[in-house]
Amino acid sequence: MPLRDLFAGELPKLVMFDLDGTLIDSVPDLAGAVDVMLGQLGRAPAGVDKVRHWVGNGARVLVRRALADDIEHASISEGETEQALALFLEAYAGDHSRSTLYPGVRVFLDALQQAGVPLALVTNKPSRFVPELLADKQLDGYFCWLVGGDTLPVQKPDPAALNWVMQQAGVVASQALFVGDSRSDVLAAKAAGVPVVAVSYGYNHGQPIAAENPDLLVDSLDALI
Ligand SMILES: O=C(O)COP(=O)(O)O
Ligand SMILES: [Mg+2]
Repeated sequence: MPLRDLFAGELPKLVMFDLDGTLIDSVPDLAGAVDVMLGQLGRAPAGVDKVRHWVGNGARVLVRRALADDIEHASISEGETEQALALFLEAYAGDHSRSTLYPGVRVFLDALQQAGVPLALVTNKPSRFVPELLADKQLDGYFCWLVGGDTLPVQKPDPAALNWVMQQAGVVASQALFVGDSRSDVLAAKAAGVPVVAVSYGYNHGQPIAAENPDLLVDSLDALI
């Protein structure tokens, strides 16, 4: 595996994955729920293209960006946020039928699993949605640890979740790998001292992820096998 090049001929002892934009193209369902929420508030829909640029910092920030109709959301009040967030969470629950696995994902997860490498998921998505989404896409058998955006007091780009998983797994940063699609992933991995692979097909707010200088950039995860 080209992965071995990052680990002096070995495999990593732990691989942590981002979810949205890395393993699963979840924007169609996220945009659907955003538009249901906006409709309930008497507002115009945002659509998939805008929502793709707003995903990555958890549901609360996504909702605030949708209310602002902009990636900057400082003008949105707490009261508006709470009301809209409740509508969004209700609309997003249960139906993930428009979300799809990216090409190369399953074959890469299978290769790591067969090689006995423990896997973890570190996402900014609210934790309540993670098990149902994984089960819906038959990804539920792969991960030993699941960390959602509300599992700890802080979320990516803070490295806390990566540090927590590494502690659970009993590995040090140089033995672990993080795989993600956005700036928050690369920043979190670098802050934790963990080598990071970025995928070019994800969201990253419409910006090329290469600008964040990941250790490796791939167009699909099977390129790592
Ligand atoms: O739901 C989000 O905002 C992003 O989730 P991710 O961290 O899995 O990309
Ligand atoms: Mg992501």
